[in-house]
Amino acid sequence: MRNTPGELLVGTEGRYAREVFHQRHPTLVEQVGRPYGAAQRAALRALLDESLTGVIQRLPGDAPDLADWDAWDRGQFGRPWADAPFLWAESYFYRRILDAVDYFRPGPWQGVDPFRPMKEPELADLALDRDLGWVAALPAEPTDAGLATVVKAAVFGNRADLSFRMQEPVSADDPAAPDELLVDETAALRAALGARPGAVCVVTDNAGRELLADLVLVNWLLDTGLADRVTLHVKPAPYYVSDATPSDVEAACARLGRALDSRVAVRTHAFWCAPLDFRALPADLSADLAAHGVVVVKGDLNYRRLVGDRDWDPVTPFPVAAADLGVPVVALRTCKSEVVVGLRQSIVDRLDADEPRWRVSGRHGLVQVR
Ligand SMILES: O=P(O)(O)OC[C@H]1O[C@](O)(CO)[C@@H](O)[C@@H]1O
Repeated sequence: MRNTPGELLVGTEGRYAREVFHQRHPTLVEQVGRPYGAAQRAALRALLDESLTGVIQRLPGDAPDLADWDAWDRGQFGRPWADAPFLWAESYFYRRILDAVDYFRPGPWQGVDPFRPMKEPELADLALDRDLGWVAALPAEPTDAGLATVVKAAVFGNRADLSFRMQEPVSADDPAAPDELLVDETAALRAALGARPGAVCVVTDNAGRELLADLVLVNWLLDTGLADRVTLHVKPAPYYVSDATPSDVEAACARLGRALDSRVAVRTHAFWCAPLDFRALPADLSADLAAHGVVVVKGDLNYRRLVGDRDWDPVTPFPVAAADLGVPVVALRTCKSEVVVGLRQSIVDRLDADEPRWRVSGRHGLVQVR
């Protein structure tokens, strides 16, 4: 029996979590604050200072989700941010951004997505039509080649994450960036989809280009009869900059020029913005996911939540680390944080030697099945 490694912490010198808090968050806070008034900008700056040098403050008494966060606290309130688990602290930081910009408070900013100015240009990009040219050429039959194409697009759509672009120079359209799948278990996904069309759940990640690629995957599974219904789970509120919310799904469908298929249900759950991993899934959400034949888990953050945001040895088998959802689960992810499992030692050795930032650069993808 392997020992479960420790959780990654915010303040560890030389580790990615610290870089996110100390380098990425200051840029993010500055950018988010631009359209707001002095009060919101001051609250954002105070949040940044607190997160860099202070202790974690509880949500204000009027927060609508105070009870949720008190339940998710796990002893973090009142402790230094630096000592908190990275997953917990990063999630709470995004929740506190919403507080700083009065997202939940009656007034002019209530319900206004603070990341909207960063999300909008992606769908407005005229190059998108050209970039989606391949969709028209997808096979009408459920071929392995067709599945490989839509799966790979969904994986590398994840590279187009806005929060990530603030830090890493790689962009989705950088022709120099290779699309390298470090693990490709698309054949196991095909097997999990089974011989008869079944229900597929997609736990989505980012809006914009990534969500477009996810919708292409979903439409193709339905069109070819590999699925007979699909549930898209999205975030209930703005989160991690570009994470998809219900209104982002509407915008993506409009951009694709294709209404959502009647066999697609869009759902959300408070737990998707919780600071906990999939082993803490509440019973109702767990039952919802398990009612599908396959659960597709998109993106880096969901990967961290699926395997646990821990200092895993990268050769740990994926089924050992990934939470048991009671049904086959497929992770589609580009590597944008230090957590990775299921790799061959030879691959780890090559990447360690050739690319010091391979774990976080977003250049490498995974298709892993449990
Ligand atoms: O949008 P994704 O793929 O979940 O990526 C989000 C990732 O970006 C970061 O917030 C910063 O790189 C990671 O901590 C996080 O896991």
